[in-house]
Amino acid sequence: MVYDLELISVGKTYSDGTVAVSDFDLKVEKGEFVAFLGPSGCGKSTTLRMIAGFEDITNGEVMMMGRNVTHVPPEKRPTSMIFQNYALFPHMSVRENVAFGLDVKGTPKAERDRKVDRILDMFDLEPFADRKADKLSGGQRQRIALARGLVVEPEILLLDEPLGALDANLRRIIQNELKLLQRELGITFVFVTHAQSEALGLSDRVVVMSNGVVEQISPPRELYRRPATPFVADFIGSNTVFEGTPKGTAGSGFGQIDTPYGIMTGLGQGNETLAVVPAEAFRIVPMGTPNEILLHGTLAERQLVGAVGHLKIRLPGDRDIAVEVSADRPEVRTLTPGAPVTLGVDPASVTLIHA
Ligand SMILES: Nc1ncnc2c1ncn2[C@@H]1O[C@H](COP(=O)(O)OP(=O)(O)OP(=O)(O)O)[C@@H](O)[C@H]1O
Repeated sequence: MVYDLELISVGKTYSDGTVAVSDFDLKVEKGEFVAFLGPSGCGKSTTLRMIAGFEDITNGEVMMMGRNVTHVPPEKRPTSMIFQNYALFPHMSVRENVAFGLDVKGTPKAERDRKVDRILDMFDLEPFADRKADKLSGGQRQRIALARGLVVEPEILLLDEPLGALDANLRRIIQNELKLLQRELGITFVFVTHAQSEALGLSDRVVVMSNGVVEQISPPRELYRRPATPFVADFIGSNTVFEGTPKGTAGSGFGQIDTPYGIMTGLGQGNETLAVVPAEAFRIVPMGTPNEILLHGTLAERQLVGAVGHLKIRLPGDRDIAVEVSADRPEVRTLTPGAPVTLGVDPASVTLIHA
């Protein structure tokens, strides 16, 4: 299979010795929307710049449509990059800004004008075509940046926190537009963000990074349901991680570990030492069903936010865990602080991972 983009063991060490990215492997199919998500400094932008060709790579290879582009300059790659600050030329008109990439490529004038007109129309930018770029609003500037990135008809659009400068409202609107646009054009998008909701809401797959290393590459739902590492379990959603000793397999894809709170069964081999339980996997039960994991504690805090009840349950040893339940249930409404609570967990929603 030929991928639109393939990173093979890509790494970057800056000249001052900073290891920004190590052994990054990724395969992206045509038309996929992939987000790089992780805390500041984890190497997202460095990776994106290596894909664009703005940054030399220290080791590994970058392939695009089956071609090795590791040493190909940015303007000869089938990519276009959109930066957080949009990098527009303030003294140039909107039209000149959008035409810039085509001019760099030496596109003949008639073809250039045709393409620019079409894209200005698509982004409703025609009324501002002759205005200087610095005389426009944030949302309009963001559209120019997108138009400028797309006018060169890239196979792969690289976006480095393109919505970071927008206020929350506009951000939401443009997120929707971006998703629609990507579907419509069928272009591969690689998107860098440190906003979790953005990565999880927009992309087909998310690459979670920490300290220059890929922690997990999964569809958004999978990151919630099956975190693969302690970092992801901590970073995505709201999970409780129980530590224990391996107890071996429990058959059909399940394993068990022995924790201070009893035996935990979950998806795994049984050679792991951590059991991850999402906050919404807990139920409040009178006594539980035979297969359920049962935990006994007391209610420490309760907060009802709309339809969701956020509970803090205190387990023996003063361990507080986060539990999310439906706020409508009578047993949630009647609980008072200090009341004993029994939690039930279905092993199918528990994931065993290595420390
Ligand atoms: N030119 C450079 N020289 C040396 N170190 C650098 C350089 N650029 C980035 N770094 C370092 O490389 C690491 C990764 O940086 P990078 O900008 O890729 O992270 P990031 O995940 O995009 O962060 P942010 O979300 O803050 O933009 C950081 O430790 C950073 O300090």
